[in-house]
Amino acid sequence: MDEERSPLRQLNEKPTELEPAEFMLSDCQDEGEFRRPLPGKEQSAGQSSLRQPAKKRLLDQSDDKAPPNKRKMVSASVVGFKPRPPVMSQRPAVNPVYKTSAATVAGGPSRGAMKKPVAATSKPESPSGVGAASRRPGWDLKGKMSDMQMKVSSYQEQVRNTKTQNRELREEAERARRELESLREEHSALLNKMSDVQSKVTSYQEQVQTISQENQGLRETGDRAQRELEGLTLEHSALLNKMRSIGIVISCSVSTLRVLEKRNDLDTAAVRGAALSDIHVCFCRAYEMENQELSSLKRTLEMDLSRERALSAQRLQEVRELTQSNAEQTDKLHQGEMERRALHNTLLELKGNIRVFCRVRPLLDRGQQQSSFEIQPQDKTIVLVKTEESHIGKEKELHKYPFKFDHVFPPQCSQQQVFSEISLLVQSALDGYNVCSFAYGQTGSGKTYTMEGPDVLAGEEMGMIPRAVQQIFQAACKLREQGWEYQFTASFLEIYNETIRDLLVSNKTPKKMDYEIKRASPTADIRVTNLKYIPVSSEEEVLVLIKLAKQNRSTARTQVNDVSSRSHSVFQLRIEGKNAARDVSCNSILSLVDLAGSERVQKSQSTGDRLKEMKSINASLTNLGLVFSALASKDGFVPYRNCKLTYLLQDCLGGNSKTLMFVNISPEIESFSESLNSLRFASKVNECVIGTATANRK
Ligand SMILES: Nc1ncnc2c1ncn2[C@@H]1O[C@H](COP(=O)(O)OP(=O)(O)OP(=O)(O)O)[C@@H](O)[C@H]1O
Repeated sequence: MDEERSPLRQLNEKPTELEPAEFMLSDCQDEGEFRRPLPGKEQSAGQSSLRQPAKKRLLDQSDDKAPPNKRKMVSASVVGFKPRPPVMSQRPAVNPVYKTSAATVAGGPSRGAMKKPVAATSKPESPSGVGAASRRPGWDLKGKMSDMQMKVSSYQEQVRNTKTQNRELREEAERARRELESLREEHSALLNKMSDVQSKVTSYQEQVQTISQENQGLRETGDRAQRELEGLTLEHSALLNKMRSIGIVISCSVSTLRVLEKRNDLDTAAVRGAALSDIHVCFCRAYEMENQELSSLKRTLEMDLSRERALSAQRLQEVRELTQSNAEQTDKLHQGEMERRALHNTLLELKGNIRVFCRVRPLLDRGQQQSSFEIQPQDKTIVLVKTEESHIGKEKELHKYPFKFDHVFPPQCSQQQVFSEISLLVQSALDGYNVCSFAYGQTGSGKTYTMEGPDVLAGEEMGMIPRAVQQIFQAACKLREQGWEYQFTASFLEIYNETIRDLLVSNKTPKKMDYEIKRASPTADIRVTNLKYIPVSSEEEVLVLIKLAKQNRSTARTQVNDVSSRSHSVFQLRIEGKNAARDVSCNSILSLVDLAGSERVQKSQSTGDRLKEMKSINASLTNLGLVFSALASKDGFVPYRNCKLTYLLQDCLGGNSKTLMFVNISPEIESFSESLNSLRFASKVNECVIGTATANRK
């Protein structure tokens, strides 16, 4: 476009270039006008000088008297360059004739044809003999005459030259004017052409737009036609099928006709033709009916479609409403869950944050004599009864030792019945509270049976640990629907003779490890260095670990119990819950402890290593009692550090936890005094009020 415009611009610019030339040419014209009289002037001057020798003479005479400047003027007028005064005042361009001519040369270098500087710039040469004329004596009139004639002829020559030049300039000016005119015409033609081109471009653009719109319309029409074609193709194929079936009917009819023909029932061709014509009419009717059916089917389909569309819009609206209601319900559910947690906690607090359950084992050997005790599960009481000789030794006295706990389970109670009473506590662990459950009792009283069960994976007899794990994973799965995500880490250790052993490390490759109970920071939970903390994500994974721990647990033959656990085993499940949508999180530790059997040294008749084991066990159990006493009496100092067991469990035995103690009782008569001791210990623990637990929530 710029390229197209550039010549136009040139054309626009040309006149400005031409202006000076135009001005110059007009000057030349004027010049011509000015010049025209010039030869005449000169001629007249010449003539006057020719005609007035007498006057010249007078002037020559007065020359001597005039001042020097006047003399100069006179001499100038002699050579004929001085114009007549009136002409000077009106036309100051006798001299400008030369100046303008000189300017013409300077101003029009491109117009070589206009250059005629010789005549314009060269001053008229003084005719030869002028100098001689001044030397001529006054009387030499003939000589002077001849000088004058020479001068006149020279001037005439000059006039001729000037005329020629003037004519040439005029021609040049005419040519330039014509050129200018043609350029102007060209310019205006180009402008017209430009505007034509522009209007054409605009019209092309409009055409392109119209065509593209038409194209779009055609495309849509094409699509519509394509769809219609597809519909028609389908209809066509349906009609073809119909035709085929009708054809079959016709062929059947024809063959029937043939049969009839054979039977001579139809004698003439006319009758045959009529029959065929009937068939044709039938066919047409059938076709018409089919067509009508198809049309009504189409109408029905269209109605169905619009109904479906309306239904779909309605469904969409319902989905929107349901989504909104779902969000509201989720909110309510979350609020409900938080309320449930609060109520659950209140309930447990009302029951007491440290609770004691008593469980009496059934008699293992029916031949053994059972000690006398009365159990009232409703009253949550157990009364040990013993007939003893009176102090004076005359008559036997009946001694009753009543104990009241949070629950008393008689021997026939199943594992499930026991667990149903602790499941609330397990739920608390998921809600962010530290929970600790431990079994206390003499050797063989059923602690391990209660906590683990005879076989970890035995359905009905599964102990509290696998059941708690099962409940936790099931509850975590349900809470996932409310946006809770849980992470679990399991650890299993035993404290044997005040030494920690990792039960999740196979005993076959014993490796001496230093296990130290530590709190990494004042706000961190208590952990054991070098102990295996294994992330678990399912109940099955945990059961495998419990089984491994069971195998690894130290067992030793004692006189009281064939397979007696001589160590405290501590299973811990660390629970971290997060509800990212609600920006809530909680963490807690579920500790399930199977304590080593308590027994009196004298009765067990242990010696050597067994005696050492027993002393260690009893020391730690005594310390456990001391911790509870300190907690019950709200002492500022609680002696957690006295033994590894209490030091390890300090987070689960303090104010910020929920504690459950099983006191297991052996029913045999010979276990009476041990049972009494255990019940007394448990009774003391039951008296403890360890304050209000707070959830570890953020
Ligand atoms: N409630 C019960 N029902 C049936 N059998 C039981 C019950 N409680 C315990 N037993 C059985 O009693 C025996 C001893 O139980 P268990 O080993 O659990 O005692 P313990 O207190 O753990 O002994 P230790 O302190 O020596 O480890 C086991 O054979 C166990 O199966």
